[in-house]
Amino acid sequence: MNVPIGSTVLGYPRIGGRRELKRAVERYWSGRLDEAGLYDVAAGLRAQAWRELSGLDSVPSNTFSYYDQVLDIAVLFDVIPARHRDLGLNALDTYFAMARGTDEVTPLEMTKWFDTNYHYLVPEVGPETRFALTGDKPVAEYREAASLGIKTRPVLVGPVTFLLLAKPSADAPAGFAPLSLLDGLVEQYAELLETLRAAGVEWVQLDEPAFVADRTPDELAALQDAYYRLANLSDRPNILVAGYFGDWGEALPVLAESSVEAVSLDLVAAPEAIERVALLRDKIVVAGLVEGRNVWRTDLHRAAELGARITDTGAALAVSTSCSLLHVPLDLDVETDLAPEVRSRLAFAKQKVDEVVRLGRVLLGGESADLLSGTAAGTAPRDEAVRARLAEVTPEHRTRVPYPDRADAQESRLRLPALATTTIGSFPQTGAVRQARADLRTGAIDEAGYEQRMREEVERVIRLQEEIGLDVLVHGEPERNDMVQYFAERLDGFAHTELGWVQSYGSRCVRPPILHSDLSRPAPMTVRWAEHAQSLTPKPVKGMLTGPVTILAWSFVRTDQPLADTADQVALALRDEVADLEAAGIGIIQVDEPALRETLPLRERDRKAYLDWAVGAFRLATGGAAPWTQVHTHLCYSEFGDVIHAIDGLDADVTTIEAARSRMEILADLAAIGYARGVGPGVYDIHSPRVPGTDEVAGLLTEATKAVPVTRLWANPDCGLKTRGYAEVEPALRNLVSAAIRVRGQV
Ligand SMILES: Nc1nc2c(c(=O)[nH]1)N[C@@H](CNc1ccc(C(=O)N[C@@H](CCC(=O)N[C@@H](CCC(=O)N[C@@H](CCC(=O)O)C(=O)O)C(=O)O)C(=O)O)cc1)CN2
Ligand code: MET
Ligand SMILES: [Zn+2]
Repeated sequence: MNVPIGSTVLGYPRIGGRRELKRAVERYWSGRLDEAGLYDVAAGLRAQAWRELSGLDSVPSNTFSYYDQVLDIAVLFDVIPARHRDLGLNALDTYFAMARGTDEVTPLEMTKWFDTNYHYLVPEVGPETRFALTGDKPVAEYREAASLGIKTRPVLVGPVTFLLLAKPSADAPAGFAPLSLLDGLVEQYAELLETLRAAGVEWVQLDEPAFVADRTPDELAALQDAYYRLANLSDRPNILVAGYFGDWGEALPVLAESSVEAVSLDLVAAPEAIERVALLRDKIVVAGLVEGRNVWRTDLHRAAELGARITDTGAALAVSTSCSLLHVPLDLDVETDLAPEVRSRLAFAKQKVDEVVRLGRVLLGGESADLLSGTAAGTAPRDEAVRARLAEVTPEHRTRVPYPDRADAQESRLRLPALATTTIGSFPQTGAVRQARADLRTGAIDEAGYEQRMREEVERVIRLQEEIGLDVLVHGEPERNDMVQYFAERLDGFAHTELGWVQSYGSRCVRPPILHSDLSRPAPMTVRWAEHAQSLTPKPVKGMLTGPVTILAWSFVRTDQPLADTADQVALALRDEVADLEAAGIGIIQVDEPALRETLPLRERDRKAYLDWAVGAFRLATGGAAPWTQVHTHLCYSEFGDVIHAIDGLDADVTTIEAARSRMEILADLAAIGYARGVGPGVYDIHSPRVPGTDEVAGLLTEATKAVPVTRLWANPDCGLKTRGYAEVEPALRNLVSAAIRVRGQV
């Protein structure tokens, strides 16, 4: 352990300041750029990133990815499902086939990376899987950086986390556990470490974030085993094991007893980790002092104090971010529209690198603490009216009349058929719609012209739904750039970026708004769209709102007060919107909470408190609705088991939920806990371009009628249609309506 780490970051954005990677990859997919052209763009982005990081003592590499870093590991070790391998494509196209599927084959499943809004691809493994180091990406990128004169530290998802994130392949026997393959995988990681060492690598970083969640004794034993073996290799680089998004818990003593040279601690998510730092006294402690997943400037004096406490235990200190900077925008300096008092509180990836460098110079280089001055995070201004209103909130505000009474009132008002058909809200965001928004930004059209185009689009979508024969219509959300950003742009307390893009998955990015102070709604946000849509049709049109939990989950949020309080502020703004929609004659209002499951704390012990405030905020948003207003909610991204009681607790009249891929299992789960209100299990998987046939949808609906009485059952897609094209959506919705009519006739 003769080589220190010094100052570093655990990872860095890779899409480029103007989403160059997105554009290049999408051009490659559409045949407008060849492989060599794509490679050039990628190499340029990597070189740029290394230059931006070159002030650090230890510069990470292999943090670049054409799509996803978990997929990269799968391909590196040849974990390629037969259906993708058998396409006979070249390496790059096989990689993209795994990521996106092709006309013939389905992609790997995609799911959330821990509690973030980043998505990774889920590797598929089975008893037949043979790991083989067939790729050389980490070695090649190390050499590429070296040729630019920059010595780097390759970063890889570690073997145990890789297997814990993998799922058994479709033909694996029941009960097969991916972790049973650890031996073979560790052998290949060992070979990789030796290859890296031979190439001159001094440090590697192996990410094991799976261990900041609750783990079984067997899983902890697997961690111990893997790092015992890797650390005992005779000729290898030094190993940094990185964990982030929380505390290592029981994994910390395991890592402490291993012979790895360095361990990272996320001291932002888990400041209490400092209490156990003495366990690591014979290692380098890579202290995550600068927050990697939020946008606030670091209080560098406080960070320096924490750093000093680590040095006091005798451990060797390195200074770092709490996690990869993948989750924040690249550069604050390119933003021109931020209010100075907000800007002065912010730091994006580049600025965070600078914070780490300065902390390193003071804590490790012995320079004067003057370097840290003028960097306090600043505080949020208060809006006393908002606070006073929140102080008056009572449990009654979160409680509607009992469901049976509401159900009667809604039935006499809405007169819907059994097995009513509806959609989740968005219709395809066509090129023309996005172009109109771009034209508005550049001034090519004015506000009135834009408004007119959107009203025409709403009318088109309403006519289409009428013609298809859906029962409850939507306006289609054409005016929304994003279901969270749209609302944030209409609420006081949020700031917005022009280029603050963050990768969500593959080439898809989001620009999370920044919630910097108390929040209020200066004017109605959605009412005129709902009103316009309803004026066009006698059928009921659903109003469409995004719920408080999701608005916070997909924004950067203030950290100076409990999230529960911030959520209630959002809820009050939405409550007013619900009232305004009702006053405009809207009889059904949907409040989407797709992120309810996503932000579930990684550790069981924190979950109840989270679910309590999350459910409470939703109920505050919707609790003012009249009994005869039907409140819907929508949840997606599967794995609802952990939050099933919370779903019931939302007390929505109708819950539409992703289910097409899990064959309706969610219905039995809901029935088992006594959920007795309306439910719409998704019967059309909108994540795939496939058009489901009438028989298939009717089959799913018939299955659903076994768990839920047909009067409480709805027929709808899994999620919004914004990412799909009309060529698929139209026939799919027609089949959905035919199937519902058929099943109505059979029960
Ligand atoms: N915030 C958020 N998180 C979410 C989801 C979500 O819907 N929102 N859904 C889940 C899946 N994640 C997703 C994340 C992004 C996208 C997505 O499609 N993003 C778009 C950008 C969406 C957007 O902001 N659109 C803007 C800006 C569009 C744009 O790029 N405009 C062009 C010009 C117009 C054009 O040619 O398209 C430009 O600026 O250069 C708009 O419509 O106004 C993309 O990467 O392409 C989809 C799903 C989970 N997390
Ligand atoms: C990710 S959930 C999406 C819900 C939203 N109403 C839509 O249809 O797009
Ligand atoms: Zn959804």
